[in-house]
Amino acid sequence: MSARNILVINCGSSSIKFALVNEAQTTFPLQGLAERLGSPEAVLHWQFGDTKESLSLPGTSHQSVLSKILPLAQEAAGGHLDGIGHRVVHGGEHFTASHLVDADVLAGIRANAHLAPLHNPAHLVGIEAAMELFPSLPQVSVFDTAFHQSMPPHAYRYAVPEFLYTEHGVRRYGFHGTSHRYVSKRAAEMVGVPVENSSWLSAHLGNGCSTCAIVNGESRDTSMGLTPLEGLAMGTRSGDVDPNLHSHLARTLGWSIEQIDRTLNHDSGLKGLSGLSNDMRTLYEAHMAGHPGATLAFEVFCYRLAKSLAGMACALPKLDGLIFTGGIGENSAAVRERTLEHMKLFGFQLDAEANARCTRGVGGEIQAAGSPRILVVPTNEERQIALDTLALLDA
Ligand SMILES: Nc1ncnc2c1ncn2[C@@H]1O[C@H](COP(=O)(O)OP(=O)(O)O)[C@@H](O)[C@H]1O
Ligand SMILES: CC(=O)OP(=O)(O)O
Ligand SMILES: [Mg+2]
Repeated sequence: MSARNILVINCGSSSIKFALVNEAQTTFPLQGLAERLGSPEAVLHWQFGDTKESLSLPGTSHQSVLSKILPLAQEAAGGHLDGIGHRVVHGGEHFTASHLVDADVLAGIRANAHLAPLHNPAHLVGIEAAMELFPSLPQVSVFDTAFHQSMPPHAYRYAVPEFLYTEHGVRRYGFHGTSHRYVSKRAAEMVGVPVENSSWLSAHLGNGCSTCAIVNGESRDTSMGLTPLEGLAMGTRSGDVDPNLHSHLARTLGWSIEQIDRTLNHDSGLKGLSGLSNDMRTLYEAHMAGHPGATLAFEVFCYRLAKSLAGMACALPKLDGLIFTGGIGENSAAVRERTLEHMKLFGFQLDAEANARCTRGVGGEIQAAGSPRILVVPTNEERQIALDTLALLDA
């Protein structure tokens, strides 16, 4: 059997990220991004081997850009595509693992759309368009929430009246499960411990950021909740605030629910604190150049991250290692260093040279002798989605 090809699609509200994964290759033969969909500035960027191309597609929809992406993928796959894997942010309590797309899966994604209004409706558009364009290809949905369905009730329940959970699904779900699952398996391989008998703290630090406690390959707690707003300070999201902030803003400033949602999701986090940028690279440069807002954003980000990791440690029976991943976790030696300075009681000590070396896709152990393990593990959600898709094709 020749190595199989899976197209991985992450369909957002105004963008589609995609990658072709060949099971025998470590790099992606094709990857790209369609952004600002539906607007006059809509554009499709892709990289095929070493060639980068862009195509302006004013006003184009998800459906019509997918009809461009799918032939590109067919071509890059040498005419032989075996399946399509879709990232789905919210699977609620319905999905504890990845699934072949059928009528039940579509209904389940629709049923959870009120919990992820920016994500799930867009995923449905992507899945339905792909099914229409390629009716004979198997399609799989891989849920961000599925990995966290192993959390115990004391970790996933909010202390609110029971009917809000039983009748309205108000509980903590957690996200980034595909990434936490992938990096914890990789970490176990890297240090040679069996994943079925391992215990990790994991920090996924991208635009969205979350921590996770992973025991024997299962999530036991995570920092995101009902929605991807809970927990850490992120690029543009506030993370935890006093729950009374909503009513306070409504009462004192007369803000609408939409305005409060927008402020906490899109104008807060690193961007809101710094008044400068949501991008950690830009912020770190500005912080080093003495920009007070950038310094504050950097300090809040690292302190809140340390506090969350320390809290997650309550879910672990032992610690095999602390994992950093995502764009910030994989690249910022400064964030790793500052965060660990706030965790003195854990005894973490960095090897400065190893910490500096881990960037741009280079992973490894970065602790000094005598310290608990600290690892940088490049995440690969696309590969994990392709692996799940292949496993379901084999089943
Ligand atoms: N060399 C770097 N140093 C610090 N931060 C970096 C570096 N490279 C990327 N980042 C940060 O990673 C974040 C994006 O992470 P990424 O995982 O790519 O995001 P997404 O969640 O969209 O997949 C941005 O804040 C970016 O500044
Ligand atoms: C769920 C979530 O936060 O996703 P992302 O990091 O892709 O924004
Ligand atoms: Mg990413």
